[in-house]
Amino acid sequence: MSASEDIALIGWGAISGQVAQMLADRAAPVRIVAVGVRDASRARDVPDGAKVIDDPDALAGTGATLVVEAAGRASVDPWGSAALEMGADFVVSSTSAFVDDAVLARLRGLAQANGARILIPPGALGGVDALSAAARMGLDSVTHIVTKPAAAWAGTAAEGLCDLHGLTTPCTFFEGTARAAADAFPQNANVAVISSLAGLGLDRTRVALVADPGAAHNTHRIEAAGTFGRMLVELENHPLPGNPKSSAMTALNLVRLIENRVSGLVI
Ligand SMILES: NC(=O)C1=CN([C@@H]2O[C@H](COP(=O)(O)OP(=O)(O)OC[C@H]3O[C@@H](n4cnc5c(N)ncnc54)[C@H](OP(=O)(O)O)[C@@H]3O)[C@@H](O)[C@H]2O)C=CC1
Ligand SMILES: O=C([O-])CC(=O)C(=O)O
Repeated sequence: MSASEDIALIGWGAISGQVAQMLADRAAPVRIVAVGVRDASRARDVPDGAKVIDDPDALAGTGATLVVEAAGRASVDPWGSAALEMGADFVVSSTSAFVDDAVLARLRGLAQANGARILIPPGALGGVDALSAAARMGLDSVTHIVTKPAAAWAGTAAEGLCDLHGLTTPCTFFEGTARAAADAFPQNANVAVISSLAGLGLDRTRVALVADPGAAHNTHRIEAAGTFGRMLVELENHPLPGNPKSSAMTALNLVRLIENRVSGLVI
């Protein structure tokens, strides 16, 4: 356990903003020493004392001991490499990057070589602890259904698969593997990689994606069966005000992870 933690947040959008606000409100013993973005000249209202950087190589000069990504799929490889190479633990939100097995393998190699760790929080999910524990005794099936309001799928490939704006009933526009779901919907289905890595893997976890014109929440329903027994977890998440695609739970799970790093009681 560290008495305090120096954090670099990668991405300065809905999730990072919420995380920074909550850490400040809760007076967590952490400092946000850097914010990593694509274009430093456009970053506004970053936390006091945080350096704005737009080059992963600049991470080394920030002194960050924990690098927390909430930016997007393309950010994971470059920022993750830089973080792990300097021996900082790297927390990944855009887990869709791991549909490419080579990216995960390379980052794992860097983590091992530098005595650092890749940390995958539950993101918008709950029950990942039970799924991961159950997998140790063998799982037979895992199904993950993601249902979001139709508007949350705007600007994604779902637009070509159902009439998002004219829907009157729920439309299941994708059914397939977790790998295919996260690959095609990297802003909305990172969670499919999390339930897969905890459970049956990217090619045996079945995923359905649903646009529901009547929904007010981002809903995640995970059903799993195996030697342990059977589980069913369902969350109805409020979306973040800054991004209807992202559940507030994603930020909450990051705050939990960060606070657990500096607490004598981990829960
Ligand atoms: N694990 C999970 O359960 C979930 C994961 N996510 C992931 O988290 C990501 C962030 O979500 P959210 O905060 O809602 O999104 P936002 O769109 O609100 O914010 C994303 C931020 O990241 C920045 N960004 C994008 N690409 C890069 C990059 N390559 N390098 C540095 N910064 C970058 C954007 O900057 P700009 O565009 O201005 O350059 C923006 O500031 C999502 O894209 C998704 O991948 C989201 C929800 C749940
Ligand atoms: O926030 C959510 O509910 C899930 C999400 O966007 C993702 O997994 O990318």
